[in-house]
Amino acid sequence: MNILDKIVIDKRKEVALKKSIIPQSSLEKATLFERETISLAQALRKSNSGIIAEHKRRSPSKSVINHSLNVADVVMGYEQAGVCGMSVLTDGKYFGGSLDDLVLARAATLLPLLRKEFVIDEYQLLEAKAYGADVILLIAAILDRKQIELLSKTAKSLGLEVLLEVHNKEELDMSVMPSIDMLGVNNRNLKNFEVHLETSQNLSNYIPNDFVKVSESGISSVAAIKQLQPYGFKGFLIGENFMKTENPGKSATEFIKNIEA
Ligand SMILES: O=P(O)(O)OC[C@@H](O)[C@@H](O)c1c[nH]c2ccccc12
Repeated sequence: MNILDKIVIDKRKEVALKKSIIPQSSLEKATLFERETISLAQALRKSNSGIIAEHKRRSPSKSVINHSLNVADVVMGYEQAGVCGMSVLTDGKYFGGSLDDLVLARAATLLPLLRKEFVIDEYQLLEAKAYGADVILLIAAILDRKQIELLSKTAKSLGLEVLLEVHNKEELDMSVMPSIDMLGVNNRNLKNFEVHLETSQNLSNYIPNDFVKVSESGISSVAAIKQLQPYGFKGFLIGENFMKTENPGKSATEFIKNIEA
């Protein structure tokens, strides 16, 4: 069994348990549930740098990245750096994140926030809304077309944007549909953690132009951004490269300055 299979098995148990503790009707009563969301897709279309900076404490591939930072500080640092939006990992077991991280991030910024999660159930979309997200991630590798359709339509009905993540042409072909806003190519294979930036380049041609193209993972230099931009990528999701430093906001500031230079 690969790591992604394990994560999904654990996630199913987690969601079942959470449903029994906090019913959907309670999530719908949350103050943030009524909030107007902010568009990440629009921010990316308008930007020259297109950075989506991630809050990521650890990962199954790298173990500890940074355990000593405060979410609000990271988020405020990223905002000052001029990022277009942020991604907050909410998976606990494998990434050390939580929905508390998301709501703390929400309290610290008005920029678009992506709930980075292994979404397999509509309940997680209601959670995303209740805890202040603007965007949700759907990972094609763990869903079929019907599920992507159902989840993306539900997300849209809640006012959430959808970033659909693919890693190969089969996943891309089965998941392109109008209820998706942004198409992300994950340069990391979540089944074996190999990272190749060429994955983005190779798939870019097959992504219809109506979707904002996002390249995800393994981006650690401005040169990589410059390499990907000619292929139509407007968004770049960066976690470890910023989070491994003592001051992620400062690292992001330098990085963005160099893209725009
Ligand atoms: O830390 P990196 O290599 O910059 O990657 C960030 C982000 O792309 C990565 O965390 C990610 C992309 N898709 C995911 C799906 C689940 C968990 C994590 C991810």
